[in-house]
Amino acid sequence: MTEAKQNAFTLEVQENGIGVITIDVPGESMNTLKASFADEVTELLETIKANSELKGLVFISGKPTSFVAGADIRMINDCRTAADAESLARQGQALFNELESLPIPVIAAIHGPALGGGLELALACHGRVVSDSPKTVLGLPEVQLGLLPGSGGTQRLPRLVGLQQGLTMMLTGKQLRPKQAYKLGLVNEVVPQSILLEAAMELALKGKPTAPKAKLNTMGKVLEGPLKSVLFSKAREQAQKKALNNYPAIDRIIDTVRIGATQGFEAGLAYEAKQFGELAMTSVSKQLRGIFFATTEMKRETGAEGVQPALIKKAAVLGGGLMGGGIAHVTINKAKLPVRLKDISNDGVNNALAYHHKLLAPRLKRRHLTKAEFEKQILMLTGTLDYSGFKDADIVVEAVFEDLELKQQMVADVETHGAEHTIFATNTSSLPITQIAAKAKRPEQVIGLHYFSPVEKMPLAEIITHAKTSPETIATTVEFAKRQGKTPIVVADGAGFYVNRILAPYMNEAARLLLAGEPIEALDKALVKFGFPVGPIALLDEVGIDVASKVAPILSNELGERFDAPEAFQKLIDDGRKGRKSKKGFYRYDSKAKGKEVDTSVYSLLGVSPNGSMSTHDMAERCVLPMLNEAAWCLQENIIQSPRDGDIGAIFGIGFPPFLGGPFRYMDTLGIKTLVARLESYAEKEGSRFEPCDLLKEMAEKESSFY
Ligand SMILES: NC(=O)c1ccc[n+]([C@@H]2O[C@H](COP(=O)([O-])OP(=O)(O)OC[C@H]3O[C@@H](n4cnc5c(N)ncnc54)[C@H](O)[C@@H]3O)[C@@H](O)[C@H]2O)c1
Repeated sequence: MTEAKQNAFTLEVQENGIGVITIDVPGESMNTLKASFADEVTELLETIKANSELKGLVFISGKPTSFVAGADIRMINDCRTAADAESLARQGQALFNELESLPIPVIAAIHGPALGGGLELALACHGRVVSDSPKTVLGLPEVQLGLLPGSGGTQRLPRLVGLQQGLTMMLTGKQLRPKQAYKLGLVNEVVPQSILLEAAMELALKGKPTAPKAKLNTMGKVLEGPLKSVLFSKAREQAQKKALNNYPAIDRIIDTVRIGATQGFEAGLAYEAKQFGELAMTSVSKQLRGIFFATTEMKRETGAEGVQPALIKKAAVLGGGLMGGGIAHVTINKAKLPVRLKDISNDGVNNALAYHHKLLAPRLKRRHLTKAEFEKQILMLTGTLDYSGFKDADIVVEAVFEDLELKQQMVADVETHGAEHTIFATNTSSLPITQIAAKAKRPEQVIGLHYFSPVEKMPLAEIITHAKTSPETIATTVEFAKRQGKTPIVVADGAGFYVNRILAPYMNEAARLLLAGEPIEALDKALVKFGFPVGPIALLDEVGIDVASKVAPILSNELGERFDAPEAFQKLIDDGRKGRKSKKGFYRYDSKAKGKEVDTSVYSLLGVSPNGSMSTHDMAERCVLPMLNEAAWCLQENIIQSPRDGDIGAIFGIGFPPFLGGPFRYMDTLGIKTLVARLESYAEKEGSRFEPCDLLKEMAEKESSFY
């Protein structure tokens, strides 16, 4: 007997005459829309049209935590041509048009994320009722994948919430919470989840709802008035200022909305589908989708195949400084685990408590947290000057000063005061984990867990194993980092691990260019134009010139002279210039500085006159090539396990331009042969630090690629 095919949509007519359509995509934890549902939905719509008794329809999800998380992105990857993708969009549009044109009221009852295609489905309904749960979010995040909403979203959203809000949502991909969505007029009602279905049915029984805030007319009015061109050009200017023309979807979204607004809904839809098709074929969208798949895949991995993580019920943190405070906060706020924090001074403990409070307070103010939850989370962090409360900690994250002996002492202390099973995870940024674990009684429970500053914002965690780290320790630490909201990559022990190791040659090269007379603003601009969120010199100020100069010799001792940092930088340290934290660096941080202003005294201190004339392209190339080469070195030496991990690490750890897909995808785009030739030509002119690694040379010869 063959099993009956399970449907994603089931219709059940209630006694009150409302048809409830439950969306429950078989075999998936979240609902995503697929082209293969088209026949099923068409059939469903026929049944509905044939039933004259039906008084209304309600769409609700059968999944406990999501309405519809979006369209299944794999569909787009299956499209070979822009025409394929355009017809995919056309198909979605046609179905949603048909839904919208039903004579009976159609209401979406939303609990959990309604994103992308999920929100487009809800927009095609006549009304939307959402649960007041923090899990409920609404948005059109297609821009983050280099796309635009292709199933009518570009046309329906601005008609509902107004041009400006609609454009902002689509250009930023911003997700709205229930109350924000209500304020904008995107949803008709916000109700407790327990009465979601009832409320939606009640709304349907009242007849087709009109748009909640009657914003429908504003679009027409604005477009007739003198504001029209200002609005569109302003939106374009603002969005592109941020994206520096690196994201083609931005312009297309604005054009599509404009066409719909000036030439009508149908023309808007046709243009939307065409743009969707073209964008789907761009390299930017392909790269961004690649990152999306990589992170989805990584969410499922445990870090140690076949090994289950141990349950963590309580965490402890050593050191309440900049990093310790942030680590304690995310452990409580994201992972929902209580934290015991030890410092050697009351100041240290108080600093962490204050930091945790400072990050929670705005969440209370904006009502993302109830008063009770806020108080609970405040109480979940307790401080100590001794090891009391460490006995039942399942994991201890160490973030004390960067000093090998001190860290070894911390391992010994935790072995004495913790439990037999307590994992010791060190947040060192430069010390080899092997050395920190050298005197451990239980080295298998010592591991690196490297966060990036500020911890509550930066999405990456590097998990560093040494030869003796056990698979259970790896799996448990990976799970712990995921619970803190991080994307972990597991890397091998070695100076600089992965992220700082590829960052160093890039920063060193920028420093060399500065010493050769290239102006600081020009250098930073060149790399921002390339796609980094900040330029290398501004980054040096953020990281701390003192910190960078401490790490530099460790790297060159371990990895060789290609890591030698320019000696002239010692002059900056001697001058007390540490960067932003000392309010003295390459840029000015005094109150008189207007915006981002270079502190020109730095030039005389370094003995250079800023008169360089290198092109933006050449400056960027000279800084980026050593980073790419170093990423390849890391793969060659098995510091990272795959190009995928290397790409995600660079994008999430240092903001490598996501639209280029990460260093490895970018190397593939350049072509390994071309890359090797460029590196060799620089090696000839500038020195052996540009010499391509063996892996790249072999790949160039075989004409192979990373993906
Ligand atoms: N700052 C960064 O951007 C960054 C990024 C990644 C990793 N790290 C690493 O994280 C660690 C901490 O860095 P930070 O910037 O938070 O330093 P920090 O100086 O701000 O804080 C260190 C804290 O450790 C406390 N401490 C010192 N000895 C202690 C002991 N015996 N027991 C308990 N507490 C003790 C200090 O009192 C201080 O509060 C270092 O290993 C650093 O290399 C820093």
